[in-house]
Order: sequence, then C-alpha cells, then structure tokens
Amino acid sequence: MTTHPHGFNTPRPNESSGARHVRGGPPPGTPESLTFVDAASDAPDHLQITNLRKNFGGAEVLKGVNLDVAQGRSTAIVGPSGSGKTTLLRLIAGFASPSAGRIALGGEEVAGPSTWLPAHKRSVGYVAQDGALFPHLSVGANIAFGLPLRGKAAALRVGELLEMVSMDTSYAKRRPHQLSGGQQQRVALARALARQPQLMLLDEPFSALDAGLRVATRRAVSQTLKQAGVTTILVTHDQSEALSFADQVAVMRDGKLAQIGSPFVVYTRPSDRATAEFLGDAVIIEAWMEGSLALCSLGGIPVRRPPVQGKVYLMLRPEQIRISSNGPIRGRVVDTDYFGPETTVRIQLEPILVDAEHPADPHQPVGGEIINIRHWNAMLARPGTELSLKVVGEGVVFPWD
Ligand SMILES: Nc1ncnc2c1ncn2[C@@H]1O[C@H](COP(=O)(O)OP(=O)(O)OP(=O)(O)O)[C@@H](O)[C@H]1O
Repeated sequence: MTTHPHGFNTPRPNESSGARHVRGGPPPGTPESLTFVDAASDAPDHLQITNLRKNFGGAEVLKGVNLDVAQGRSTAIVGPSGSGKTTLLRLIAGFASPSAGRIALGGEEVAGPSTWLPAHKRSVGYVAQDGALFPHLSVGANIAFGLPLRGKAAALRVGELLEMVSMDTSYAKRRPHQLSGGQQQRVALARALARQPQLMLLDEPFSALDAGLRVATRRAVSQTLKQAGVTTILVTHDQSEALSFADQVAVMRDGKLAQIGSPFVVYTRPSDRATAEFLGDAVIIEAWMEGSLALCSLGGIPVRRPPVQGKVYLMLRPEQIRISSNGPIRGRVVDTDYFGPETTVRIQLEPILVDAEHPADPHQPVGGEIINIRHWNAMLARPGTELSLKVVGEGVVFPWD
C-alpha cells in the first residue's frame, strides 16, 4: 500500500488494476483470438457478504445474499424498487443487524451469528439520497464535523477535501442552501471522506439531480473515490447509472442477487430474461436452438454455449439489429418514436416462408413478430417503409417456460 497525499491508503497499481478472464468465456461478438479482460480485479476482497438474510416481522427482505467486493473497486447494486438494496446497504453500514449470515470487512467479521461491530467502528462512509447536510452549519463546518482536528489544521483539511471533490475552497463559507444540488452532494461526499473511510456506501446519491448535473456529479464522485482508493458501493434503480459507474454490477431482484459481473457482461450476457429486460431494451423472440445457431425470423443467430436445445427465447439488444440495404431479413415499419439522437422503430418481421414440398416444422418459429430497433435517421424509417435488416454479434438464449 502507498499513502495517498490526502491521507488515504491507496493500493499500488498492481493491487487494484489487475484483470482476470471472465468465467464462462467472452461475451457475444468478441473474437476468439482476442483475450477478453473483465473489469474485475485481482485485488484482495475488501467486503465479503455470505448468505445474508434479513427479516422484518414475517417478511424476508434479504434471502441469502452473497457478494464479494475487491479492495479499491466499485460495485453498483441495481434493482427494482423494494428489491432490498437499501436494506443490504444499511446492514453493511451497521445501521441494522442481519437475521442470518455474515459480513466481513478487510477480512474481519463485523456482523455474524456471534459478532457485531457498531457502525462507528466499521470505517464506512455513507452518503444518502438527499446528502443530509446540516442546514444551520456552513459547508466548512459540515465537512469538519467528524474531523478530530480544530482551528487552522481543520481549515486546511477542509480545503483539501473540497479540492478532492472539485470544489473551490471559497465554498467553505457558504451555507448548504446557497449551493446547487450537485454541489450539495459533493459536500456530502467530502464530509463522508473526512473520516477517511475504507468503504464508501452511496445510497442513490444522484437521484434528485437533473440529467446533466447527474452525469457530471456521478463522474466527479466516481473519479474522486477511485483516486483515493476507496472501495465503493452504489445503490441505484437506474440501470444506465449502474452500468456507467461501477467496475462490477450486482443485479438485485426480490431479495437476491440474480447476477454479478462486469457491466459489459451483465448487459450482453444477462443470466435470465428478467435481468435482460431490467438492464435495458431487449428484443426477445421465439427461436429454435439447433447446435450453436438459434433459428428465428431474424435468420440463424449464433449463440455461444447455449444452455438448452429446441424451443427457446432468443435475446438481442436493439443496437445489434441494423438497417442495411443488402441485409438478408425483410421487415415493414409499423411506427416510430422519435427522441432526438435516435428513433425507436417498430418493425414487423416477414413471416418465415414455408416450402410447399417441405411442410412447416410445428416446433419451429413462424416469424412475423414485431420488434423494436433504434436508428439515427427518423426520415428513413417512415411507417409502411419496407426495410432490409442484418444482425451483428451473438444472441443469448433463455429456456422456454
Ligand atoms: N424497517 C423496516 N421495517 C419493515 N419493512 C421494511 C423496513 N425497511 C424496509 N422494509 C421493506 O423491505 C423491502 C425492501 O426495502 P428496501 O428499502 O431495501 O428496497 P429498495 O430496493 O432499496 O427500494 P427503493 O429502490 O424503492 O429504495 C420493502 O418491501 C420495504 O417495505
């Protein structure tokens, strides 16, 4: 470990930036000859959660959560409202105790069947959705609140912390209500960083910000924490935020983690249909899996390591389906939805032609589905237009119910 100029213990480059191969092989579209490297690291685990459960009365809100987070890396926990994300974060922070299971920080058990370390002894920072600054204190006093320093030493440290979150030191004199929402969130982060936590927990800290500010604040916060070598967990229900913020994404559904992996892997190789649909737009159509080809109304789509053969759901991301003058698939535009940089185009695919001499296989798809793709040129895709399409990359299949 090296010591960060701001007083943080920063992992050496080879401790935090190592990469390892993805278990289960590269994602679709990755040539075999290229070595795919995951964003995960070889750094030791900082946080280890084992079979964590939490009941409120008779309701089981966490149903056996397992999660490892490497030292100095970031994980986003994403999932629908009520899936248990905040509950998990509060158990890690030490604001509540688990009903069963274990939590270890830096190899030391902080919560378990016979262990309980209170929140203030866990070296964990927590930034809430609204920042929760003390309104009657100046920005400087808010940040200095938890510092063991006083006078000039405290003022110097407050200045350093403001610089870390990309704010001028002159802001120290202001009151929270004199700051924008994004600035308030940065001050909340500076206040949490003042205690030099080794683990930072962010509970939807950007959700109250408008779109532009949200992206800028998210980037600034992510960079600050990465540079300081602080292990970070972000809870969000916004899938694009999760995919862009973190080295690792954990998808929570109904009190369990449905999938954990790099953003690229969870987006391109979701483990099930619900995860696929939660993480972004998905084209899901009926197909017939034969070897490594999924036969469907979009043609024969290659699938890496299909879990089953026969009737399946095939999933593609809309950006994998391109309008192409000599594409092999034909379809007709049903309608469009214009939203600036791109247009969502609803296309009815041609039914699969059946040769009179070879009657249709009753198992195989008949085609004619309506799918959504995206295109930059709204004029090209007027309703009724006949289009040729092609598919790039590989599909993912899920078993037929
Ligand atoms: N203290 C509590 N007592 C009883 N039930 C609770 C308590 N805290 C949370 N719950 C319940 O646990 C479930 C999960 O809540 P939690 O806040 O963890 O979800 P979440 O995924 O963070 O949701 P959101 O994205 O809406 O914040 C919800 O059904 C909630 O009502």
